[in-house]
Amino acid sequence: MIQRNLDGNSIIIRLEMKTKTINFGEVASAISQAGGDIVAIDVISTNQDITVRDLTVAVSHADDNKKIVETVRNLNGVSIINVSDRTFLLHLGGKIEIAPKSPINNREDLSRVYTPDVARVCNAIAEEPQKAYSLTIKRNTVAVVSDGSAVLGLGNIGPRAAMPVMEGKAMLFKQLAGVDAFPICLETQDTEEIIRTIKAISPAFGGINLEDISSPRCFEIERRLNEELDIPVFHDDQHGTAVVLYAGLINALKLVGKSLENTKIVVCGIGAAGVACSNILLSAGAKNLIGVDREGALVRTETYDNPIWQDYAERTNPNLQTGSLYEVIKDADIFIGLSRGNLLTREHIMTMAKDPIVFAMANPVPEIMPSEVEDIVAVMATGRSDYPNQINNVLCFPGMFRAALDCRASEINEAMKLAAATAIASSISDEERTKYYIIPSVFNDRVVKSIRERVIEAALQTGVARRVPRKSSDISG
Ligand SMILES: NC(=O)C1=CN([C@@H]2O[C@H](COP(=O)(O)OP(=O)(O)OC[C@H]3O[C@@H](n4cnc5c(N)ncnc54)[C@H](O)[C@@H]3O)[C@@H](O)[C@H]2O)C=CC1
Ligand SMILES: CC(=O)C(=O)O
Ligand SMILES: [Mg+2]
Repeated sequence: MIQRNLDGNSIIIRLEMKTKTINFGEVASAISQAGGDIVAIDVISTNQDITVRDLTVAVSHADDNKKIVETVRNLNGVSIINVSDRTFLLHLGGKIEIAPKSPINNREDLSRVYTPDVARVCNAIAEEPQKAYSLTIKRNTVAVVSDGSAVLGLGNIGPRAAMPVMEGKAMLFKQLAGVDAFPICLETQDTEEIIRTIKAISPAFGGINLEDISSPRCFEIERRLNEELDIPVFHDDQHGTAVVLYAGLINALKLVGKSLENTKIVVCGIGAAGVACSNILLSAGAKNLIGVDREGALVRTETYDNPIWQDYAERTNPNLQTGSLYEVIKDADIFIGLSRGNLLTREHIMTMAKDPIVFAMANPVPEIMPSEVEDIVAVMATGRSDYPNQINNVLCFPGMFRAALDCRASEINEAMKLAAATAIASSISDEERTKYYIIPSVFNDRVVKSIRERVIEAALQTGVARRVPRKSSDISG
């Protein structure tokens, strides 16, 4: 097992050494002087003159990576073939695969799973389309669809570059909730074409998880698909994020003894996630909520080209505050960041009200790093896995779709979202709750079960469930 340093950084350098020109000790000492620590050596090939080795080098600071590679590159008798790291290696060839559920060992198996016998199954579904749920992958499969236009906080990096995120979401669906999810990245950012394409592929799926589609197109795409399809369509960046944010806030507010109604809340980044997070807080009772985007606070006295912002401004900012983020954050009790990294400094946080709650949720780099303000905030959360209090939609989407698939919900409605938020928040008991533990871990196996139970109950009560499932999940991971 390769050792990792505190910041988790290690690189693997594949190099070719001319053994008559340089010996391995010289290479090791150069790497050590440049700040690297060789923790594993694999000999890939060797002959009298040349040896090819993989060196796994632990690096204390990510900034040293380049220096180490340059140092090795400049050594006489050494050429670098490739530089990789464990993250890239994990992505080689993609992160998921499709596997058959039963082997095809002989002609009899072949004629059952494929032609001719498969025809009887096809005809049964043609006669009764609902049988697709029992006789195909539809009942347990979700499409994770992106157009690559707002990938994490990386922006419009396109559908190919979006694939690693969608594959990651698919892994999480399967591992956490037994849901088979398929990543689909579309080579179009045209609203109508996206809607048409998703409708066209929908027969194979029991649900659609929209991911990383930029605002405002994401709102129209989700609304239309929900109207036009009979399977649930859920824009994860909106509703998954909102559910988890609200769950975290329920617990954070208990810690500081404040109520949603009496707090000043600043939401930065009024895009997909920012709008949905604001909406869930408004429906839970928030009154003094101010949205801020690039041009400053959204206020109803202004006119916006973006109708979503116009509508947002009408419903928020009751005291008509204007100005930049740095102005409106003064005296705020809660900061919610869903914009981009490194927008705030310690000085800005110091202008907030007593016991500030800071949820800096931009990915991969939050609006402010916890290390900068840990000592002056009451509660700090980010979207990242490497800090306490990870407020990330991964806590919601596996359990939400597990529930929606099991009860064959026609949609995912507000009652189901609030039920999921309550399930997440209440998986931390009063005794367990601390400033570093307001939200359960992704690996807490009570979370998916609890979301499933409460969401199914809400779906049944609101009449969107088309089936009463058994007590525990029908389909195990
Ligand atoms: N922790 C979590 O679970 C989640 C985190 N996010 C993060 O939230 C961020 C936004 O995601 P989406 O809403 O999907 O993207 P989006 O593209 O729909 O919205 C981003 C918004 O931020 C605004 N913005 C950009 N720079 C800004 C600045 N300097 N000041 C104020 N506003 C600024 C943009 O104008 C836009 O309105 C991303 O970093 C994403 O990774 C999104 C979803 C879930
Ligand atoms: C977590 C997530 O979905 C995002 O950052 O876009
Ligand atoms: Mg996302």
